[in-house]
Amino acid sequence: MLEQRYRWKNKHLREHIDVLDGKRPPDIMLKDAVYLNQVLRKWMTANIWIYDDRIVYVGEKLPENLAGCEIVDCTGRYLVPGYIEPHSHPFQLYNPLTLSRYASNFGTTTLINDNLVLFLQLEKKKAFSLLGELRNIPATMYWWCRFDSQSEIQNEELIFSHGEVKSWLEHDAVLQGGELTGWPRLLAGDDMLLHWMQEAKRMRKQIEGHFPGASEKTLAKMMLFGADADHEAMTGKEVMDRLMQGYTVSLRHSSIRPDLPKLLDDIQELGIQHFDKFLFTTDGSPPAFYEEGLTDNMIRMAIEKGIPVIDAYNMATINVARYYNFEYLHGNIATGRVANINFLEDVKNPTPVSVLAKGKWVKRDGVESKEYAEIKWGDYGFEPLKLDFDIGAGDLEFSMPFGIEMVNDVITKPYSITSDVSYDELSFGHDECFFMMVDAAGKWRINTIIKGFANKLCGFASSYSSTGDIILIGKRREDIITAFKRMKEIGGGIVMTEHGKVIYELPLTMKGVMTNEPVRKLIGKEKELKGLLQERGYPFSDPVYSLLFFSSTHLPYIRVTPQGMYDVMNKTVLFPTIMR
Ligand SMILES: Nc1ncnc2[nH]cnc12
Repeated sequence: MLEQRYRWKNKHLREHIDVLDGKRPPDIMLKDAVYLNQVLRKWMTANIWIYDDRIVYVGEKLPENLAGCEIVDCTGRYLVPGYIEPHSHPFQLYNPLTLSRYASNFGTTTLINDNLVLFLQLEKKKAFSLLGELRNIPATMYWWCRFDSQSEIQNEELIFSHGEVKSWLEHDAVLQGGELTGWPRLLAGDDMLLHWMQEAKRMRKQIEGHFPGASEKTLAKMMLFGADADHEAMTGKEVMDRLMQGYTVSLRHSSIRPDLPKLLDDIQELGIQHFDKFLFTTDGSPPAFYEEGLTDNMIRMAIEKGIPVIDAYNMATINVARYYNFEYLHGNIATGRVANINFLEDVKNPTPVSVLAKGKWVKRDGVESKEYAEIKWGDYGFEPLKLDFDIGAGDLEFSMPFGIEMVNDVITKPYSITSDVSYDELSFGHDECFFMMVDAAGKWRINTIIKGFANKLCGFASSYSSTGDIILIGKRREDIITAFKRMKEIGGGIVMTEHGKVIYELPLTMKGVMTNEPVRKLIGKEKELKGLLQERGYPFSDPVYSLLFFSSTHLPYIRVTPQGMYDVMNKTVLFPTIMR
């Protein structure tokens, strides 16, 4: 159990010394291991001793005391440090535990995680004890501290109060502030936001940007305010702009922005040959995007695109560790580091055959181990949703003059509603559907029409959204009500209905936003959801992100938020929510 403040207690440190003195055996000895030494930038051979969760020696020596030590013959294997995901959103249907378990299997054994869902859904005490429990799993979990909700929620200033943000920032497991989705507020003079950034810097923590499409001048201003990195570059030029303004750049490959191949081509065309300021991120992609792997896949793409092999590994390991100032713990194989080691069959195949995480085998010769404990999510407040209200015909009134039109998976713009939406059922001949967002506590609702989401979708309900409120969509009022009812019965989740029948359901029993089902199982469920929606006219590829971002004001142009319909560019509520 790792409950103490220091990474290792004095007692543990003395035990580590005892191993070197032969007074204790190591637990594992990796014999004649060919490993990546990133300081010397070469593959070297050494014996690596592991005691408990730590590498206690790397070199030519053999332990004097081998009683009960597991000696691993490393012939034919290449050892690299466990990969680090520097920008994870661990709540895209999966939860932090199921994601980390799945990721570890692909060699990503350290994740730096968004706290948004914990911040919005849990009281601080529960959230912090969850962070404590997550220290005991084989993967290493660090966190960020958001400064805004990336929506227009009610009482935001009470939720993101100075006291709350400060205690998150001060938490030992929190390594950075951000991501800065609220940066326009900073430019507009928000000194509270600036104060939190200053506090983060005072604590030697990093600030992650969120600057899609930002001009050189904006990037420069944000750097002056204190931002350190950004993961939003979509072209080589944007990468270069960030480097020139002093940023560390996370190259992103995610479901909505699968940009890595292009970014790698572009940066090489621009003549960039030094990669120390680059990291990789999959930016919280939904389960199916991870079917073939996570960070390992990004390393593979980099190697295939001609990035020097060692640099490709460095971008997923030591570069991240240096950026977050934890090189003494992670991102390299050396004495004193946490024993996170990936065993490869071939240096050009980054997907490991075996994985050690905190000195435990989470994968051995291709087989996933059972090392992961369960978490009693209910103890932390992640229980099934208990909605104590119903939706009736009276809720489904649609009189707004404008609706939201989908431009792509996540961007929406306003449009004038011209069709007659007073019928119980809308025609399948067009792509407009009823759309309602209702407060999870049932107090308010906002009704409009959505264009471009689907043309044959009868009823759909989702408690999965970025604010935890309920989204209802469909052509048939009755089917929308049925979908809501079923979603309520299963304790939250995503439900699709057709002419009175439930044709799809995904229970999300952790407050309606996450499930404890393994990621592998979720991949199938997500594909099924996408397939059913596409058969009903959904023209895009990422329904999970469409749902998540309907209320997210860090994206243009019109969003449906708990304050009402929101015009992002003009920062105004166009139409307030209606009390029920
Ligand atoms: N800003 C964000 N919030 C939540 N999930 C995300 N995935 C990618 N960006 C995200």
